[in-house]
This record gives sequence, structure tokens and C-alpha cells, in this order.
Amino acid sequence: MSALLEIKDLSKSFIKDNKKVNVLNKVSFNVKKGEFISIVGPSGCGKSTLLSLIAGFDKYDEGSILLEGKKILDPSPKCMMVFQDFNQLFPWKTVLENVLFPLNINKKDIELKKRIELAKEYLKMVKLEGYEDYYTHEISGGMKQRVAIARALVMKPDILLMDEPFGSLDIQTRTELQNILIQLWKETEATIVFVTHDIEEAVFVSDRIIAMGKSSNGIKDIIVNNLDRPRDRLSTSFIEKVKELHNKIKE
Ligand SMILES: Nc1ncnc2c1ncn2[C@@H]1O[C@H](COP(=O)(O)OP(=O)(O)OP(=O)(O)O)[C@@H](O)[C@H]1O
Repeated sequence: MSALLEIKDLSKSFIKDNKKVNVLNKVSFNVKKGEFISIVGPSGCGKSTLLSLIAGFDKYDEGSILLEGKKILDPSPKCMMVFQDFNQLFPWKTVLENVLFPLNINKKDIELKKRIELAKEYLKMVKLEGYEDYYTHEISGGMKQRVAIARALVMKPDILLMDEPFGSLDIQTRTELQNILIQLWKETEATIVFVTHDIEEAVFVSDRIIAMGKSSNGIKDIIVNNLDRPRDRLSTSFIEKVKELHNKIKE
């Protein structure tokens, strides 16, 4: 596996009350094609900032972010983002129309009939077959997140960025969505960068876990997670890995 995303000496600060606040200081790591990476760390350590920079939503001060060797400077369908917020969907559009939306904007070369087929195929993959004509107020939070994931993945992005996508869900729905996401990741061979507060979630989904710290303004440690898949949350090896991560990220 070669590096798809290369982040090198990335620094970012914000100006607040005329003072410069350093959030990221010389952050470097690579993501290989097909890899599932999680980013964990305490609130305010810069996880969302890092994801926004990769998505091209914001500008960095120094360093570089390269996707297949090219600098990311602006948002593009190559990096799709799924947020935590249930309100990221268009409420005036149906479930199908939401998933169709990025295709209609970016993939006009595909004929409409095919675009609709594609959107339906991804809705089936997130187990929402039969809900195509529902509006967002008619579906649950977990279903909304599944629509958002289908809408992002239907674009076949080089990287899927996920900012605490399951953070507002109850534990049962969260577990169900983690399983769906892992299945989708395998089926679509996607590359995923996933921010989470939940250490167990990080151990369940990812190949490598990037632990960020607030005092370090960047990466504290990168933990390789080669537990066999499918992973058993109750196995001794899983629990040991969760403990290892807990100990490593203690501030
Ligand atoms: N636009 C902005 N202007 C000023 N400061 C900002 C801005 N965006 C983020 N920050 C600051 O950068 C720091 C990191 O914020 P960020 O949202 O990246 O953290 P996080 O690790 O994602 O936190 P959480 O887990 O709570 O979502 C915080 O101190 C925040 O106040």
C-alpha cells in the first residue's frame, strides 16, 4: 500500500482577541490507500481543525497536505466529509434526492437514470432500501447518518473524512453503524480518516490510531492496531488494546 495522503509539518493557528493560538504544530503522518485511520484526543486538541484542513475548508499556516502528490488547497469531491450533526442533510429533499445531489452537481457526464441507480445502490448498502422517498424529518438520527455516509461514498472519494459521525447516537445504534461502516469500507475499498472521542470505537474500526494531545499541539503517538477482523469487543486482545490506548493518551 502506497501513501495516498501525506501530511508534513502541518501547522495551524487562529487569532483570538488579537492573540495567536497555536492549535497544530508540525503535524506529520501518512495515510495509505484503503487504510482506516482514527484520530483520538481530548476536546480542543485540534482534531476537527485537522480534518477541515484535509478537506480544504480552511488554510494552514505552514507545511503541506498532499493527496496523490498534489497539494490540497480547496474543497473537492475527492475528499468527502461526514459530520456529527444530524442536520447536515437537506430537509427539503428526500433521502434519494440527498444522495443524488452531489452526483447531479459533479457527475453530470453520467446519465440521470444511471445516477439514480447509483444513489439507490448506495442507499441499499447502508440498509435504507425502501426509504428513498422519506424526508429527513421522517427518519431517525441513525438513518440520517447512514444517508450522509451514502451521500459521501456515492462520489467514490479518494478519502472519506468523518468527524465524530456517531457521536450523537445511542450505544446500540452506534454499534450498528460501526458494523455497517466496516462492511461498506470493505465493499468500496474506501480510505477513511475518522475522528472520535471513543477509544473503544477507534479500536473497533481502525488499522492505525493517531493519538493527539492538547499540550503537544499535535500527535502524541501513532498506534498500530492489527487485531484480526471481524473484531470481538469482548475478547481479551480487544480489551488489552483499549487499555493500551487509554494509557498512551493519558495527558
Ligand atoms: N475558527 C476558529 N477561530 C478561533 N479558534 C478556533 C477556530 N476553530 C477552532 N479554534 C480553536 O482551535 C482549538 C481546536 O479546536 P477543534 O475544534 O479542532 O478541536 P477538537 O479536538 O476537534 O475538539 P472537540 O473534540 O471538542 O470537537 C480550540 O481551542 C478552538 O477554540
